[in-house]
Amino acid sequence: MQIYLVGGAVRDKLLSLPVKDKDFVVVGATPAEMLAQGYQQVGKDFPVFLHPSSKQEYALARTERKSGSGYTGFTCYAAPDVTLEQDLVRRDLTINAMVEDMNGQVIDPLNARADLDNRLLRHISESFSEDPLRVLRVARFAARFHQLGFTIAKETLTLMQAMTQAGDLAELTPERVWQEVEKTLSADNPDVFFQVLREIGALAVILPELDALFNLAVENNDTNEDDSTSIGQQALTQLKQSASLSTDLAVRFAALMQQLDNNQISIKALAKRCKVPNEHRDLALQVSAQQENIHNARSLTPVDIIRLFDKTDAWRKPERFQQILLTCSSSQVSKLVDEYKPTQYLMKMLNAACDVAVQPIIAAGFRGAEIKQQLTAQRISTLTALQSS
Ligand SMILES: Nc1ccn([C@@H]2O[C@H](COP(=O)(O)OP(=O)(O)OP(=O)(O)O)[C@@H](O)[C@H]2O)c(=O)n1
Ligand SMILES: [Mg+2]
Repeated sequence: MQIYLVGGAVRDKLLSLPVKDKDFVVVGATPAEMLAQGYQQVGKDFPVFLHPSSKQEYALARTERKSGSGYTGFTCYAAPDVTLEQDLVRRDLTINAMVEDMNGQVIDPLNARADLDNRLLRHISESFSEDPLRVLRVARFAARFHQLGFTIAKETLTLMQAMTQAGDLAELTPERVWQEVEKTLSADNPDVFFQVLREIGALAVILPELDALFNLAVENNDTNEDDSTSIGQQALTQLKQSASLSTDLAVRFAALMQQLDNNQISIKALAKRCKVPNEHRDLALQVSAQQENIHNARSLTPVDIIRLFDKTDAWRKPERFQQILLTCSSSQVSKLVDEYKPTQYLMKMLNAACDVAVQPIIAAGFRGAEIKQQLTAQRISTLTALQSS
């Protein structure tokens, strides 16, 4: 049997990027031989094995034909006579179809190197359309490699659009969609993913809540009719900005959700359907509820400010409150994070309010609900003094 490193690891190495996970393809072996060497079989449908010690994935070379609809509608043929090239042509993009042998020699039967050098995301063959997840993958790679100058080949974009129009994306479970979205959120230019999906009509299928924002014009800008002045476009600009401010995925997600409706129905619906982690969802809901107050922090009364801290539980969760501020600051598109005035201001207010000690209140004889009342009263007078100083 011959073993080759394949896919992302080879691609990323050639791009001088750090290699995270390694996938291997095995040619000329049977499952029985793999098991005899101590590999553990993982996939039921696909002959994929884990290495006995490294636990990396080793897949037998295979050909795949779609035999029906859905994730499981595949006929998979894996046998020792499947060649390396046959395995490579059933993959998604040319740049993902190079291998490296055990001596570190790159083998490139599909001449993918040219596309890599030309920074082109191009599908290998019509079998691309056998897996609709690939539409999202290509958009994700476009986001991840945007900085390097990668673009999507015209014919690939056309195919992605055709798959979308044919309704193929309906096969994707919300969980698989979210996995791609989450991976995308950690890219340097996550906005590119949503832009690509918008262009081919796929955003309306996978995240209709977000897509709807592209039909809403930004206020005071009703003379323009193109996307560039839509609320959706603004949401993407905020996402881009948040990515330059923070690597925190919850912040990036909340920034993307910031323009969804004020009554939060869309955020909740999207989060529920896609099984978004609670931490991400809750941050998005907090930002959506409080952003107006935060943007206008300077005009809040001490009572308003205390209420803001109560509502966001800033007392017990100061880090989360900072995430909220960071997310709000991403809407100040042209400015630097430390130029977002509400952050400094509200943190100063929070620290001062937190400095009000509860011990003296108890020592003064207050009991039960009176303690909270006194504490709030003293916090309010502290903030009042601070505001007029
Ligand atoms: N829907 C898919 C998923 C994977 N692949 C193939 O399987 C390889 C490994 O898949 P995966 O690890 O998911 O992606 P990578 O390209 O390795 O990218 P990443 O860095 O995100 O792991 C890909 O390179 C590609 O050749 C594919 O053709 N179609
Ligand atoms: Mg990989």
